[in-house]
Amino acid sequence: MAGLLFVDHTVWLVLQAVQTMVARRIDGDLRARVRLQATRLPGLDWLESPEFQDRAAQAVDVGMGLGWDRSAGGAATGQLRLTFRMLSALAATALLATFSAALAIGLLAVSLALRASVRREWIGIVDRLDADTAGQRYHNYLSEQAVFFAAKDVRLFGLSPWFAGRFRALGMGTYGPVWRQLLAVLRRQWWAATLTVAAAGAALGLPAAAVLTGSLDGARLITYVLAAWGVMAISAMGLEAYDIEHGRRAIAAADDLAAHPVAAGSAGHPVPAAAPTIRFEDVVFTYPGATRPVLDGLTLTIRPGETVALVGTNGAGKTTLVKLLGGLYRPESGRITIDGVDLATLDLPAWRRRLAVLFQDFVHYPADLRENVAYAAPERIDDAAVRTALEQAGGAALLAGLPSGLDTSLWNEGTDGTDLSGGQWQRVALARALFAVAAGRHVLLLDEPTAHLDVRAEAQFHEAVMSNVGDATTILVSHRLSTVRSADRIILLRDGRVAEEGSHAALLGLGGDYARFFTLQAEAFTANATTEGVR
Ligand SMILES: Nc1ncnc2c1ncn2[C@@H]1O[C@H](COP(=O)(O)OP(=O)(O)OP(=O)(O)O)[C@@H](O)[C@H]1O
Repeated sequence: MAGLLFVDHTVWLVLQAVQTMVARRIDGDLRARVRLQATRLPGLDWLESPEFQDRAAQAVDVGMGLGWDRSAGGAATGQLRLTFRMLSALAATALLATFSAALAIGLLAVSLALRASVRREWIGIVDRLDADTAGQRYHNYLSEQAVFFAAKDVRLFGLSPWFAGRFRALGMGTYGPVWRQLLAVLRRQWWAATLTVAAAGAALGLPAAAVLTGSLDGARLITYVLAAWGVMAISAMGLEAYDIEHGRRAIAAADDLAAHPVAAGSAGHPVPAAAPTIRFEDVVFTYPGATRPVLDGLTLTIRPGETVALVGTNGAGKTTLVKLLGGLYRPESGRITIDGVDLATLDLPAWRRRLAVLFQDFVHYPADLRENVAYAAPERIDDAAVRTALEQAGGAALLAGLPSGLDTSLWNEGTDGTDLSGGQWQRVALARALFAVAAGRHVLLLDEPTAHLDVRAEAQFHEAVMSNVGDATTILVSHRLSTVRSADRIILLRDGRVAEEGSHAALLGLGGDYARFFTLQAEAFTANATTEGVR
C-alpha cells in the first residue's frame, strides 16, 4: 500500500507538470496559427470586422469568468482526464457485474444519463458567459485603457471612478443574467438529486440485502460498494467538461478563420520597375458596416515623379485614399490602375515593396532606433543609410543625444529603454519613409508628415525632406497649407471626389475652398503678428 501510494503521488506530480506543458504547447501553436493568419491577410476589411475579432478571441483568449483559465490546451488534457475517468467507471462496472450484471449496467446507464443532463444545464450557463464576446472585448479595452493607455487622462481627468463604474456596470450586465440562469438550473436539479439518491440506494441496498440473506460476505460487500461508487463517480460532470467545451469552440473558431477566403495577392501582374502613372477611375468606397461612401466617384491621375498634395476637411477621405492605394481595402466600384494595370490584379506584395508610407498614426516599434527607421524597408538594414535618412528628416541632433546612438532602445517599458517626444517620433517616422525611398521604393505616401514638427522644421520641410525624394512620386496629405503649397499639384477632396485641383497659385486664384482655408490659416498668423506688434 505504501509503495502504491508513493507511485500514485509521484505520478500525480509528473502528470501535473506534463499536463501544464502540453496545454501551453497546444495553446502556443493555436496562437501562432491565428497570428499567422491575421498577419497574412492582404487587406484590413476582414481583420477589422467584429466577426474576425470574435473568432480570433474565441480561438486564442483564455475563457474567463470561471475562476480558472480555459483554453484549447486545457481542453486536450481535460479530454484525456475524462477518458481515464470513463475507463475507471467501466472497470468498476465490470467489477460490480460479478455481483449483478443488471445492477452494474443499470447503474452505469443512470450515471451517464445524469452526467449528460447535468452537463447540458451547466454548460448552458458558461455558453451565456462566453457568448458575450462584445462584453469581453469591452472589458479588455477598459482594463488596458484604465491601466496603461489612458494613464495620464485617468489621473488628470480623475477618471478612476468612471472606469470603476463602467467595470461594475459591465460586470452586472454580464453576470446578472448568468446568476438568474444559475438559480433556474439549481431549481431544476431536484429530479437529478432524486435519481442519484435512488441509484445510490440500489447500489448500496442490493449488496447489503445479499449480506443479510447470507449470500455475500462482508469483505465482498465492501468491494462492491466501492465499485458502485466508482461507477457513480462518472455522473459528476467534472470541471474538465467546461475546458473541453471551450476548446471545441476555440478549434472551431480557428478553423473558421482558416477557411475564410483570402484574396490571392502574390500571383498577379508584375509591378512596374520605375515610378508609375497612378489613376483612380471613378472609385467608390464605403467602409464595411458604414452607410455612406467615403470616396464617391473619385477620378484622379498622378503622373510619375509628381508631388501631389491632398487637402480637405476632417473625414474627407484623404487617409482612405492612401489606404486604398496600399491595397489595404478594395474599391466597391471603379478601379485604381498602376501604369494601366488594375491594382486588384497586381502582385500586391511586390507593389507594396514599391511604397514608402508614413501614416498619420505611425507605429512606435518596441525596438531600437535603427530598426525603428529600417522597418520601412527591412530587406536592407544599413547603418549608413539609416543615419542619412535621420539627417534628412532633421533627426541628427536626436541621434547625437541618444545614449547608445542607433542601438538605443525606444521601448520605454523595456529594460534601458527610452522614449521620445511626439515631434522626435515624427522625425523618426519621416526618416523611416525616406529610408524606404533610398532603398528604391518610388511611391512615397506621407500622411500629415509635419503634424508634430516644430515651426522651424515645418518651414524647412520642403528643402530638407522633399528635396531628398529623388524621382519618387509623392502623395502628401496635410492640413498645414504651408506644407502643401510647394506641391506640383494640390487636390482638394470634398464629398468623396476631387472638388478643386491645381497649383497653389491657381487655387488661390480660383477663390474656392482652398483659397478660403489658406486665407483663414494665414489670417490667424497675421492677426497674431499684428497684436504682438501693437503690444
Ligand atoms: N477603419 C474605418 N472603419 C470605418 N470607418 C472609417 C475607418 N477609417 C475611417 N473611417 C471613416 O471614413 C471617413 C474618412 O476618414 P479618413 O481617415 O480617410 O479622413 P481624412 O480625410 O484623412 O481625415 P483627417 O483630416 O481627419 O485625417 C471618416 O468619416 C471616418 O469616420
